[in-house]
Amino acid sequence: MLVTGKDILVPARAGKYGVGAFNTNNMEITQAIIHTAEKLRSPVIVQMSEGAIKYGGQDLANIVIDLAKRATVPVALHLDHGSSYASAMNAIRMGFTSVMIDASHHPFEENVAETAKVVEAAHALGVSVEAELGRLGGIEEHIVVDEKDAFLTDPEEAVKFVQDTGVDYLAIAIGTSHGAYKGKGRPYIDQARITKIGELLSIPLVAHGSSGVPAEIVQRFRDAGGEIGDAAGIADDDLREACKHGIAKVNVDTDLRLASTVGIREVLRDNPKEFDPRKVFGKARDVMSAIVEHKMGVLGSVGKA
Ligand SMILES: O=C(CO)COP(=O)(O)O
Ligand SMILES: O=C[C@H](O)COP(=O)(O)O
Ligand SMILES: [Zn+2]
Ligand SMILES: [Zn+2]
Repeated sequence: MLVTGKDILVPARAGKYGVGAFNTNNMEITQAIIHTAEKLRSPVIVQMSEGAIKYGGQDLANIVIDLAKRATVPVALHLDHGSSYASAMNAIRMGFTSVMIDASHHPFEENVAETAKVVEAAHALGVSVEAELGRLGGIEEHIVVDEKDAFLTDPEEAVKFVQDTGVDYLAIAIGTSHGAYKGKGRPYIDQARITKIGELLSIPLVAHGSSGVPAEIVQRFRDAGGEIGDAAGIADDDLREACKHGIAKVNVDTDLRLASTVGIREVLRDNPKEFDPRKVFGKARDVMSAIVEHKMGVLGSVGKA
């Protein structure tokens, strides 16, 4: 069933488990996400960025909405990193049940004003809202506290932000970053900061940049002719820990991009005569489904639907 983000995330926060919010850009990605959620009886969030809307538009949104409505588990369609009030309203018109307004690059008061405006309109339409406070970006474990505080989310500020905006769930900067290069070795996430914010705020917290960039997928990518440098993601244990302390929405895009490309590369490498797109994209879908299954296991959402 198609539900709001809040319907999925409030129980997750209360139950101390995480729900994957996977980015989609086509039918196969959407199927991998929603069909795996059904297989595992897990709630799930499917999200489209503004780039995904530009690429797939209402056609893609309708695929997600149709699969969600027919699904036997709760599914929300969420706008990832909405950049303006107009963008959030456009997504709501398209049928999204959850929107992110990301004004985190603006000064605090402007972030509050922009977010509050979206919250007021979205709530009137029964749509839930995510906002972001702090700057995403990899940080090294040895970095001094003052430097961390310069861009990671300040707990007291987070409390004021939620009070002033009425936002439903909050993305916090905890040292993660987008993409396949999150830092050398084991990328750092600031568990103490999550715990502190989780103690002060009872709403669901959101972790962006949470792909695991599994070594096995990176190796398969290389073995099938792909080129990638020192890729590294967020360790499974770090996500498990974060979900115990307030993280309820866990954003994953890079892992599905890698998995999809691995599937395509392997089919074409191993079957030079193949040109049936169902063989190519079908394999991509299978590799992505395995990633979604793994992530749902790590986050603890299996069986929660
Ligand atoms: O945060 C994300 C989307 O908003 C995706 O993060 P990854 O690049 O780690 O997959
Ligand atoms: O956070 C960003 C997501 O990975 C979406 O990326 P995109 O804007 O390239 O679709
Ligand atoms: Zn993000
Ligand atoms: Zn703990």
